[in-house]
Amino acid sequence: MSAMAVLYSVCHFHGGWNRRKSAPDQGSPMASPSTPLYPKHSDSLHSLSGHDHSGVGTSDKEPPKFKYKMIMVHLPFDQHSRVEVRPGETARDAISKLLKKRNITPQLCQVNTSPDSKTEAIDLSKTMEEIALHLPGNELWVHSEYLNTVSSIKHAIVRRTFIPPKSCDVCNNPIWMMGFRCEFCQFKFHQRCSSFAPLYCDLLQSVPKNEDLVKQLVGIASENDGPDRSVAEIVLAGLAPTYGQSPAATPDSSHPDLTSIKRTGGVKRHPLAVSPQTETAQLSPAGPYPRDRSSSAPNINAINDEATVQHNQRILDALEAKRLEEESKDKTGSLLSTQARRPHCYSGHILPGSRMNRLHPLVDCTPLGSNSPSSTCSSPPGGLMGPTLLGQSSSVSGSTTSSLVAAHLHTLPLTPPQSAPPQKISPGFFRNRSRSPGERIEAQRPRPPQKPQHEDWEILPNEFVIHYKVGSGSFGTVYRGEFFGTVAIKKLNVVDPTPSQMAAFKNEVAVLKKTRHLNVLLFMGWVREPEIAIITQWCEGSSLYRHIHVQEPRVEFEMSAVIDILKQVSLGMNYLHSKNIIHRDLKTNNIFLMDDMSTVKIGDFGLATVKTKWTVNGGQQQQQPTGSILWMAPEVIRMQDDNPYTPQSDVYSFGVCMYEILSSHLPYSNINNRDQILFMVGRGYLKPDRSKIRTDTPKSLMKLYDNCIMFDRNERPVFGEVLERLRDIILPKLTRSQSAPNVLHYDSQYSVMDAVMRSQMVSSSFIPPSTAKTPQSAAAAAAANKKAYYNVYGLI
Ligand SMILES: Nc1ncnc2c1ncn2[C@@H]1O[C@H](COP(=O)(O)OP(=O)(O)OP(=O)(O)O)[C@@H](O)[C@H]1O
Ligand SMILES: [Zn+2]
Ligand SMILES: [Zn+2]
Repeated sequence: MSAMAVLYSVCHFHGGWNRRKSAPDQGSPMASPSTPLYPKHSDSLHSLSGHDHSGVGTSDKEPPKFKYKMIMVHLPFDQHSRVEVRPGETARDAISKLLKKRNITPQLCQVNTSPDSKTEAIDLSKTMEEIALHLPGNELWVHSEYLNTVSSIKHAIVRRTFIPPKSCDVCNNPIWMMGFRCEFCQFKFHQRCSSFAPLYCDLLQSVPKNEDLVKQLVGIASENDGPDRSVAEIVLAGLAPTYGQSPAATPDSSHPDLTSIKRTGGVKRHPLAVSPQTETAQLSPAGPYPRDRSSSAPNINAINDEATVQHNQRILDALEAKRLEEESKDKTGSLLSTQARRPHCYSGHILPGSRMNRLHPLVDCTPLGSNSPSSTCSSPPGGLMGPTLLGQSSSVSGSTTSSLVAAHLHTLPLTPPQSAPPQKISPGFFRNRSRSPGERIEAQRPRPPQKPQHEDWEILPNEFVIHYKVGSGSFGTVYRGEFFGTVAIKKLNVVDPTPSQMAAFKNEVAVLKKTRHLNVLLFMGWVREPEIAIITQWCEGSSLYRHIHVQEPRVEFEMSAVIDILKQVSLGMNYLHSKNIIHRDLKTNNIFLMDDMSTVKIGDFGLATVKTKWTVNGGQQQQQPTGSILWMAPEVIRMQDDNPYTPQSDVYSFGVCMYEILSSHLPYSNINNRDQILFMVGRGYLKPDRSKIRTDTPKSLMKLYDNCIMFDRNERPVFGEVLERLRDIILPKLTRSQSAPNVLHYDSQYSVMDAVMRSQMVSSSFIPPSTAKTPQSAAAAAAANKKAYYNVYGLI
């Protein structure tokens, strides 16, 4: 049974978790004596009774009218407990207490009399006594496919001490003491890096292929509110282009609820809700969600409301970029100072003392440093467990609902749907809160205008600001500007694109927007007017080109730093190729060193349309190689094929970047005739001058370089292999210090900074101050070391 079906079936019930036991059973199906309230599952129940600790044996001492004193309750995630059959207590109250103790949000669950979640759920407004009387065994099962789904795409982060230290999967620096790790996907990171950790577990990768999971997510997104819904929506948003483009995904009016999502911007609010005080169930018996709908295929497109999806995504990206910017400004790396600038509740950070477990991986919104596990931004203290909050809307009290995405969405300053207190909508048999008058007004207030002219990832002219020009290249001019933080705006050299060019361009944008990798510049959107432009994350810091060829004094990287940079480039390129994106213009100008040079970002990728087809002349596509000639593969120079750009042509360009960084020279610097270079390289007569390559280059690295710039593209490695070979170079070469025996463990992408520091330590030029004989020589050694260190960064 899909989560959707579960949710729809639970919607059928009136008795929500928060309805009091006195609420009338207006035709609740479970209340109907004509339908078997409790299907017979005696076999299965009895077969499970071996696990039963129901206390039947003690029932003799209880008043005889209660057949069971205790009922075994099987909970999600293989937990179980017993619930006492207290006179007058509703099943809702009794079971929700159990759930809340385990940080499980009752609203996300249904209770069945069998382990099979497809059997009809029990009516929770009944008392436990009534339930017990009709129960064939003394067991109940709490099911929640919802929880299974959501928790399966979220990390299960636990705090850990890494001994020996492991490198952080975000910043690559070692985690010396405390860090965090996802129990599922093993992603590990510093506390300070937590906001850069991927939002989801690897399972997310399989979502597009898993129709059931997609259905479940659609169900979650359409039936609930709060962060879990946000998680579902954002996951779906990521899938949206694939589904949205499918002809099968056209809106279907037979799914009124889903089409209403479409109309209202993909953020579905429950039409009726009850405040905790008013307690009136207002759903019609049929509910707003016809049950038969559950058998229909989900209409994915309904969730793919362009405006909302883009809106959420843009905000996430903007926030991400903003954080990157903050981090880069924050040279001290102090969590506290970074945090202090963030609005309250803005945090995906994992907090000291936060209660984290599989069900509750991250506590949302807890102010930094708070050790209170239940401290949340929108719940009163203790709200997590407080009886008055039973089933209340607070998403943060929905303890399974924390996520980085949610944390981001909470912080949206000007977007009422997200910044309003999250409203957890009961999926049905759990309570439906009615709105207070104030809430009603809020609910009736129109959503922020959905701009119809907004296309997929389009940013309107009034949404960003251009500050100043940074430079220009062959495809356009780059400006520094503002779009939810500092961004780079690249205006493309194109006038009046034809509709087909526009369509091709938009297709490429659809690909770009899916790129998310630490070593790939974050794409944030595109602009149509007044000129076509691309907006990306801003890179503070210089390009590799500037570091090698422009800055004075000239930087010579330590070999370990060189390898680290090459590895990061390969990681990013391997990722792009895995997404079928050919860079077409890989060169050191498009490789940025950020965050004190510890992170490499590849920019200016993709956009084949811009890079070739828009250089149209009188309707004829110019068959001219694009990109910069020094980095062009011979086959690209020759342009004999229709499309000479392949992953291997990128590998060639990478080889030239290797040359630059290993020789500190541009290739063919002795030839100043462009056409001669094109001619000779295109025919394989000319290669960069190998003698300029530094002498400390390991042989295996030299070999790798040679392979990358092979004339025959079939003889070049792919980036996966490049990466392997780079890893092979580094691991046996570096001396490990006693104190950090395993720093280079984990496929080791340690940072440039770390690598430089380390190689300084082992290089002969480094004089350990402690071994210096006199205080003067110690000071001199320290000064020399400092100089050597800063020299590496070109800081002095
Ligand atoms: N995201 C960014 N953040 C900061 N600076 C950037 C960013 N993107 C580009 N730049 C800078 O803007 C300038 C122009 O970049 P642009 O990409 O247009 O030219 P290019 O890369 O030199 O050449 P081409 O586009 O022909 O490959 C360069 O100095 C580049 O370093
Ligand atoms: Zn880190
Ligand atoms: Zn994970």
